[in-house]
Amino acid sequence: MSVTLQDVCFRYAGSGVGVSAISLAIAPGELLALIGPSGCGKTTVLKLIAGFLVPDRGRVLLAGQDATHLPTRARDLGIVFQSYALFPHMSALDNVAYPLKVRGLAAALRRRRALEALDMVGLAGEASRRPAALSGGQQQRVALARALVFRPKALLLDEPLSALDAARRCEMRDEIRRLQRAHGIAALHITHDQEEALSMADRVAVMGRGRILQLGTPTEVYRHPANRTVAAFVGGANLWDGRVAGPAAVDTALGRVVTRPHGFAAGAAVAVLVRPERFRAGEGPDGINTFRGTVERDRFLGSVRRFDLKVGSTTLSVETADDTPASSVHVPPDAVQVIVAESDCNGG
Ligand SMILES: Nc1ncnc2c1ncn2[C@@H]1O[C@H](COP(=O)(O)OP(=O)(O)OP(=O)(O)O)[C@@H](O)[C@H]1O
Repeated sequence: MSVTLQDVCFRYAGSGVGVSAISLAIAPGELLALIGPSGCGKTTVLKLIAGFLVPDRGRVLLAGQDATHLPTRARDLGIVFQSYALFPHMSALDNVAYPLKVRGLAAALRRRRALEALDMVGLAGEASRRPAALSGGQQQRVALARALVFRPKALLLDEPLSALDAARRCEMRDEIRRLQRAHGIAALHITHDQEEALSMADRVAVMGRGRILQLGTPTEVYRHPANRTVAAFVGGANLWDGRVAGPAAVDTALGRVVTRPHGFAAGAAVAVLVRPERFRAGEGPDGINTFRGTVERDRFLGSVRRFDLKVGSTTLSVETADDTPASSVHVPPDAVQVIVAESDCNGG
């Protein structure tokens, strides 16, 4: 089932805060990650899809049908929140079987389906345990099984993996993707973890101040951010203000930077973006885009080395695979993007 929002606006009564002009469509089997600074409206969007909130304007469509005023229970959505909200007095099995009970299925069928769902998340052996006797990760798995047991038409996930350690998180990401793809379930996934969003999602929507600032594939959003706010929010970013000096050149506080061809008019105020991993140690050919400075905050992170290079009053954030930090670095022109100077909605 597809999930569509058409120009949805919502304001919390008396606060003036909410979301506006939200349009998005999630296809069956697709996972859309929703990211953005705290308070930008991600959970509000989820609640509008779930039917916990009703839009002031615009429409919510489920499988192409207008569901704007449909009650939550009639929407058939699997929802997993950060707090798993399991019933503490019930076993894992009864927790998972609960949505089937609400839907009036016979006891034997409920039990069979709930066991299948627990098996699906690798917890068939823990069916009789109560939540208190399960680890945080196991509880999240039970919550996921409970959200999937009634074969929901769409899955809404609000920080469902936040309580897990790194290894379990990776496992669960794969698990969610596998289940949701295999069953053709449209999924909305809210996360604070950008790596999780970029690695899991088919597409990513970046929100700021109640609006969608950009919606695209992970590569598009990372490589071609629509504006400075998105660039700064998604991944590490070196951003410098500048003025266009030519079709592939921008003057900045660090001097003239040669860029990929950018299409902005001469003299336009722009921002220059260089991702930390695009720097190379040493001087560039003919000294182009070469920056010399003092190494600060050098950290070895296993697969990469991350350090700051203080160049005049600007600090560059650099990531390399080298064994030692470099006091001079360069960036190839094709790794330098030019983007709109300012966004009209700066974060949340
Ligand atoms: N019930 C409410 N009444 C009034 N304002 C609210 C209510 N719930 C949320 N808000 C406000 O609406 C805005 C969006 O909140 P929302 O929970 O959607 O943000 P979020 O992006 O999910 O944040 P976080 O990442 O911190 O969970 C915030 O400014 C928040 O303070």
